[in-house]
Amino acid sequence: MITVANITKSYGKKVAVDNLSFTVEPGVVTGFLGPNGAGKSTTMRMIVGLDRPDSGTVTVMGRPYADHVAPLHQVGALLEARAIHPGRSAYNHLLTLAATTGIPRRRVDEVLSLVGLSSVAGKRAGAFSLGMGQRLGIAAALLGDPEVVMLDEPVNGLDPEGIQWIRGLLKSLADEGRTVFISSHLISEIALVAEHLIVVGKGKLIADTTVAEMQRAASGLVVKVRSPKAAELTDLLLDDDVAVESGPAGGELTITGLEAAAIGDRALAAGLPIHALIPIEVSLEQAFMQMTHDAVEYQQAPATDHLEASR
Ligand SMILES: Nc1ncnc2c1ncn2[C@@H]1O[C@H](COP(=O)(O)OP(=O)(O)OP(=O)(O)O)[C@@H](O)[C@H]1O
Repeated sequence: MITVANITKSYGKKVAVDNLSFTVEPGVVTGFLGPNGAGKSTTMRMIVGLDRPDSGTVTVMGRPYADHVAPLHQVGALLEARAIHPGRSAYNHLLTLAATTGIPRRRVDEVLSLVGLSSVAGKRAGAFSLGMGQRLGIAAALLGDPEVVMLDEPVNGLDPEGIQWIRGLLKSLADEGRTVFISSHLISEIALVAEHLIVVGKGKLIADTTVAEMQRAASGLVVKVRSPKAAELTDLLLDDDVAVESGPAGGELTITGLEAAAIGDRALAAGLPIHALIPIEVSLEQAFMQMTHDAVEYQQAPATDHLEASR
């Protein structure tokens, strides 16, 4: 388990992590999601003691990382996939890590096989593709057979087969009761491999949820409605949590914040006729963008603004 409690970290005037709290539980793969610059890597560095929070505490399996006697057996982390000596073979890279931390040589063979690099173990790591580099980084993270596995952007650069592979690997590590924490700035990536989600933006917690719940919340709460009594229906449904937008055709509304069944029930109770009720699918991508819109560091002007400007 990882417990992050009220951590704040600034670099000069820049607040990278802002009073952030969450726990990562064992037994499920937890995704750490947020736009670029949201503070994910900074938080991960603080979890393994590579950076120190200005305030707040971080513990791994109940203790600060530095207090563990054999930290590699507690936490295996991939924070910078390319932090590998390019001239060294994959095997020697792992052997050096193992030798300096008292891990037996046979474990090097085991992890190489686990990540599918046995046949290229003698090749220079510098000649590895991005995907192979990711696998080698993951092998290093798993060397100590750790209770907690933490990987920064592990899916980055993997092809679909690689993504499938990492999904199976992370799932099996979680099924063994380990804590698995992986970051990404792409919801599409994380939804493929994680079950639980910690969503951050501008260093703050935005959501602590599951992929299924996010999908559920995203879908079903936008409904297209047709009614000859659209104006009355608008008056009936509009409130602080429900938005109603009139469509181009008369009698057509887009209602956000209520499920189709609730709209139908309330219209019936008020005696208002409904001719169509159509739930609109909202993708996870759209849900994530809505959720993090205010937290994106470098807002991009909509494409239409450029067109306006160049006219
Ligand atoms: N060593 C540092 N010195 C100065 N600013 C930093 C440092 N490390 C991070 N930052 C700033 O803190 C903020 C959070 O950065 P961080 O790398 O933690 O975000 P991230 O969510 O991991 O982003 P990405 O998805 O782009 O990797 C950013 O604005 C970044 O520029």
